[in-house]
Amino acid sequence: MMNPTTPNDPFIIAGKTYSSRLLVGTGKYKDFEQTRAAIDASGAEIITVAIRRTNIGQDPNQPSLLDYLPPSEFTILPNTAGCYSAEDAVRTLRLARELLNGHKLVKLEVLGDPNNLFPNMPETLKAAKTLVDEGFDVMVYCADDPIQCKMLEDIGCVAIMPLASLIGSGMGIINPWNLRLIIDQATVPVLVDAGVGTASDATIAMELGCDGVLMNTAIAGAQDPIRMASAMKHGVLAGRQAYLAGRIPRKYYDADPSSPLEGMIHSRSNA
Ligand SMILES: CC(=O)[C@@H](O)[C@H](O)COP(=O)(O)O
Repeated sequence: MMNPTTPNDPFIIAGKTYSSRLLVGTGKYKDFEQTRAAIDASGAEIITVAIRRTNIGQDPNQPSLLDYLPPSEFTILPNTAGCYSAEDAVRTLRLARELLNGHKLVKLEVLGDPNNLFPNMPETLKAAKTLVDEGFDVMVYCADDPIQCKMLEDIGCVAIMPLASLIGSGMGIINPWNLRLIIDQATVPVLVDAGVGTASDATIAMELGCDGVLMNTAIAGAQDPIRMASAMKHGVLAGRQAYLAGRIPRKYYDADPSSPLEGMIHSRSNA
């Protein structure tokens, strides 16, 4: 059977090919052991880490996430969760680059409101420009606004990551029409980031034509995170396969029998 992601369907981010189109966060787990077990079950190869919240070496006296998820096994994607200005986000990612020995692939998010965690797009655009100019490969969390997504792509971001719905809300894909507009115009990968609640949300994102899905809460907050991680892996694979296979057109008011009527035994014409 054809591998659903490689080699005939490569998923490439910043020039590197990955097998898994599921990217996962590392926050909200019980402990680092559970984080590792869930990530193994998810099959994710790219894992995102909130530099302001998770120790990856900032505090040498505390356990480091990297002891459980070493960069030799995973692509670490430092993110700027908790940053509310371009300046803070850029400073955080410069620190990440130092901690990770010159690592370039980062996830930018600049939040605009502590209650709804919606992105602050003017600050996001400003930070993206600075980071790209400094040589970072920027995957960017953003509003599902096709115009601003295009601006981020024009700046040079390597992946555009519109929210499906509010971070941690589990509300799934609120605006599939906007997502389609963003996907149709993009020449870099588009990933849904934030708001996935269960496996069918991930499947729908992939069926719409997203290149991948990034999630955290739906896995870490599930009653059984390991099992949910596995469900997400399969949800993403199923959605990608369905997208590539090409769904049948919807016929809103027409039925179409599953078996052909022509030559039917005992049909009226044969009677
Ligand atoms: C933008 C951001 O921070 C996301 O990476 C978030 O962590 C994932 O959102 P969910 O927790 O809703 O999946």
